[in-house]
Amino acid sequence: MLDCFKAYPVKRKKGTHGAWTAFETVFTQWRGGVRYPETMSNRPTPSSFYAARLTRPGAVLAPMAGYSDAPMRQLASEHGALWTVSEMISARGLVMGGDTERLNLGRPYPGEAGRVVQLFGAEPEVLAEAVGRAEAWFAPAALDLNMGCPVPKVRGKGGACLLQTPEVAFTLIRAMRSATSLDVSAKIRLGWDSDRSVEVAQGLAAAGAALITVHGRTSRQRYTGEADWDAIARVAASVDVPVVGSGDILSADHARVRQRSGVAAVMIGRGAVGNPWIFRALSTGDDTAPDLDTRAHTALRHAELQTRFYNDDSGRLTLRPLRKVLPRYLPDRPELHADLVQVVDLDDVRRALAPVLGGLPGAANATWAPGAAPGEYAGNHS
Ligand SMILES: Cc1cc2nc3c(=O)[nH]c(=O)nc-3n(C[C@H](O)[C@H](O)[C@H](O)COP(=O)(O)O)c2cc1C
Repeated sequence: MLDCFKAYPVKRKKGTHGAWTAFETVFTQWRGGVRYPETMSNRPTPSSFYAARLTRPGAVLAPMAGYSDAPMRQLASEHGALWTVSEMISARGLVMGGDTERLNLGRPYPGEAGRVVQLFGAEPEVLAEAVGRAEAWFAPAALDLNMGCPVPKVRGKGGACLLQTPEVAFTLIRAMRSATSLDVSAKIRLGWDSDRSVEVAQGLAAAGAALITVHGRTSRQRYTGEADWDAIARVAASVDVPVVGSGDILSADHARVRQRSGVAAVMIGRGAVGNPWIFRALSTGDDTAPDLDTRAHTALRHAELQTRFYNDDSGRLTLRPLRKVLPRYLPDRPELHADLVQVVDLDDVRRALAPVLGGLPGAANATWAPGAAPGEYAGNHS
C-alpha cells in the first residue's frame, strides 16, 4: 500500500541543484543540460493564476502521491488539463533540506507551467519558509495546503488532522500568504469524521485562500462509499472563492454532470491514470476514444518521459514506479499486463508493447473503457 507521506529514494549528484537560486529558477529552465532564458509568458502572474485558468474549459489533475509526478503532469498538461498539482511535499522536509522533496517531488519538467505545488505541514513558520523555498526552487504557479492526508503516522502534524483544528489551518494559510504573492489554496476533505466542510471552507476563504478543493469524503471514510457531491455543492454555494470538486470522476461525461453542481471546476485523480485524454475531452469537447496505437505510443512516451526526467540527475533509474500505471493505458489488452508490471527499463517497455505498437490486426478499440478500479488505490490518501 502506498504511503502518501513516503517519498522516492533518491541519490543526487553533487552540485546539480545547488545553483537553483530563486533568480535562476524563475528566469531559466533546464533543457538538455543548457540553461536558456525563460520567456516571461512562461511565468505565472502573481495572484491571478487560478482566476485566469478558470476562464477556460477543462479539468484539473489531482495531486496523487506516487502518481502526479512530472511525467504524468506533462502528459496531462499536453492534453489540456487546466492546471496540475504536485504530489504533496513535506514543508519540514523542504526547510530541513530534503533532497527527495527538492529533486523528485518538486522539480518541474523543462518548461513546465501551470503546476501548483502542494505542501504538507502544521507549523506556520515552517510553512512560510517552505513556501519561499518552493517558489525559489520549483517555480510553481500557486501553492496549495494539504488538509486531506489521513496517514496515521503523520496525524497530529497536518493533513486531514487540520480538519479537527481548522483554526490552525487558517493560521497556516495566513502564514503561507505572507510569504508569497502567488495564489495560496487549500485542499480539504469534508471533515475528520463528520461533515464540517462549509465551516472549514468559510474560514479558509476568510484567511485568504484563493481557491478551495473539496474531496467529497471524510477522513474516516478514506475511500469507502461514494464522494458526496451534494456536500461539495453546498461548499461551493457558501463561499465566494472558487471551489474545485474532487471524487470518483472516471469519464468525461461523468465530469460534465459534476461540473453542473456549482463548482468552478472538477479535479480528476484515479480516472486520469493511463487516460490523459479525459483532459482533452473536457478542454476541447473532443470525446473521440484514443485508438490502440495512440494508447500504446502514449504509454511508451510516458516511459520515455519518466526515463528522461528521473535519469537526469536524480538517480531514479528504473521504471518500476510505472508498473502500476502502464497497464492502465491498455485495459482491453490484459494479455500484455504480466509483462508491463515487470518492466525495469525502456527496452522492457518496448518489448512488452511490441504486439500493439505496430497497430497490428486485431487492434480494435471497441472494448476500451478507461477508468480506475478504485480498490487498487484504497489506502491512506488525501
Ligand atoms: C494514490 C493516491 C495518492 C494521493 N495523494 C494525494 C496527495 O498527495 N495530496 C492530496 O491532496 N490528495 C491526494 N490524493 C487524493 C486525490 O487528490 C483525490 O482527491 C482523490 O483521489 C479523489 O479523487 P479521484 O476519485 O478522482 O481519484 C491521493 C489519492 C490517491 C488515490
